[in-house]
Amino acid sequence: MDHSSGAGGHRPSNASGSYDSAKNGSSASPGTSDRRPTDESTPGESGYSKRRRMQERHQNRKRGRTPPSVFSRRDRSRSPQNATPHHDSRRSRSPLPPRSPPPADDAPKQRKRPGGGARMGLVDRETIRRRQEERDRQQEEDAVRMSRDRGVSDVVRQHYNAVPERGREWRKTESKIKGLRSFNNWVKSTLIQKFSPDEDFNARFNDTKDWAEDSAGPPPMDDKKLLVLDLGCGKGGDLGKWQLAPQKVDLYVGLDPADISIEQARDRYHTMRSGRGQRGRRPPPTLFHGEFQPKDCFGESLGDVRIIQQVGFDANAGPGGSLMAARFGGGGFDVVTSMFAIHYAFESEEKTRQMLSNVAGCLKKGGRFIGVCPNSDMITSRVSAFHEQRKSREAAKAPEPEGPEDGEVEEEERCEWGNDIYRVRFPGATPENGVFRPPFGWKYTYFMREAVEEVPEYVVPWEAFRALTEDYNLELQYRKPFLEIWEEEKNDRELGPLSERMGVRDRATGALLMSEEEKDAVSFYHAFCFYKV
Ligand SMILES: C[S@@+](CC[C@H](N)C(=O)[O-])C[C@H]1O[C@@H](n2cnc3c(N)ncnc32)[C@H](O)[C@@H]1O
Repeated sequence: MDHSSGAGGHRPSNASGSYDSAKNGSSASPGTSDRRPTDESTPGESGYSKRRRMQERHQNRKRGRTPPSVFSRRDRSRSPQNATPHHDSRRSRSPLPPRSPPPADDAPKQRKRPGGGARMGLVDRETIRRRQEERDRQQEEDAVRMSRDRGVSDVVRQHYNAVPERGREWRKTESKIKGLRSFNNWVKSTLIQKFSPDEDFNARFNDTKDWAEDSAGPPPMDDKKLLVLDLGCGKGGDLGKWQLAPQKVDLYVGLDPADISIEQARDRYHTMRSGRGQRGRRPPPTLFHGEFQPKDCFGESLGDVRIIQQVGFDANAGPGGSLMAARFGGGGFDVVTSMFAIHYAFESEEKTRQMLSNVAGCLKKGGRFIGVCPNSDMITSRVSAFHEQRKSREAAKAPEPEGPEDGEVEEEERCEWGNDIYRVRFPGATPENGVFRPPFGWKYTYFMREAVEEVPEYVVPWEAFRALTEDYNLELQYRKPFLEIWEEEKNDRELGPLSERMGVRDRATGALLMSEEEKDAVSFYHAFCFYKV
């Protein structure tokens, strides 16, 4: 595997300075979809209707109005191009200072009586020595864990950096998995169409809100645009989908640790902006402002990313955060999205929590966290079926009279499944009942033809994940396996025709344009939407 391009193409990381420099756009590149093969374009999703879709969006939700975000405290009618956020003295960078860490076990304790400390010192020399040993051991463990984690992250980053950008035409015509690519893209578009608009936008569309109390009536539709953050944006494959979001996007921030992918995303953005590569189409008159930066979004806080500070970040989001911060604070983004990426966070509880505190810290109240990832129900049923079959095979086998011969090691069977286009392989033991406890660190490798070379990823045990999200004030609104989304939305007035334009369904026959193998591969995934409450 050639990973040299991963190291060779480094550019200094750059938040692109700021919105100001962003005026004329930022960085972008002709994109490609990354690994879960998708395709950049979402042809011609136009306009915005969809009563049923809208109703589902905010089902049974009666929330108060979303308090203005830090960004929106400024004049939201101004485009970011006109904003000068980092000179805005009205806004602190985050609502509250970060919580101070809990006192370390070995922090100096206050002496109760003069001389008491000295006596303790004499008496507890052995205890001190033991503590020191314990600290040394802990440090060593941390160092081993960190280098192991970094090892996996590097493999993932290098893999994505090395995925070639083959171009849209190739993906649409030559690819052996073009049906799957189109389908994945359609699911992502569907999620964006259904859940990116905010409550006011939906209320206006459905005409369900009583605006009579507001003397000024609803703000003009164009004034309220979305601020979107994409965690694991890859090569920018979703930029076109965001351009077609029902509620217009003001700012799109794309982060990903794969620096080469980020350069390609930036190029793609500039190509869109300039109108090049639009096949005769003119450049979009109102393309949002885009910012792209290499960043590990699960191993590190996003609080040091300048554009995120400018929009607003709550460093206290999560367990133990103050009620005041939860009620009035919060981040400034309307939508945080993470497509085909959160499974990398499930390497450890620490990373999963870091991912969630980044999501919650960036979202304003009422904001949406949308994404797609492998469906653990699917994994659980495959794993438990594997163990059932293994046990019946073993029971059927006649017992060997004299066990294995000297030096002979019985190879343990490992759980794996897949077909010609994808494969999931667990390198280690798996739980017999398919229930992953504790819920972190269940590594498997994933292979996808033309797209992913046996990259390590981690099970996202759904119920454990959902339980954890509650600590971060994220409330589940929607979760659906990919093929169910198709069944539910294929006849939708907008998403149905969109599927034909995207090459997901045959216009003449109405057939889904995927082989059985592709269908099997996409059934591995589900989509979700959480609300920040
Ligand atoms: C399958 S690709 C998906 C790219 C894009 N979201 C899409 O749907 O086309 C997975 C992406 O997750 C990114 N990723 C892996 N670890 C990450 C991390 N710690 N933080 C953010 N992104 C990460 C990879 O670099 C890769 O670009």
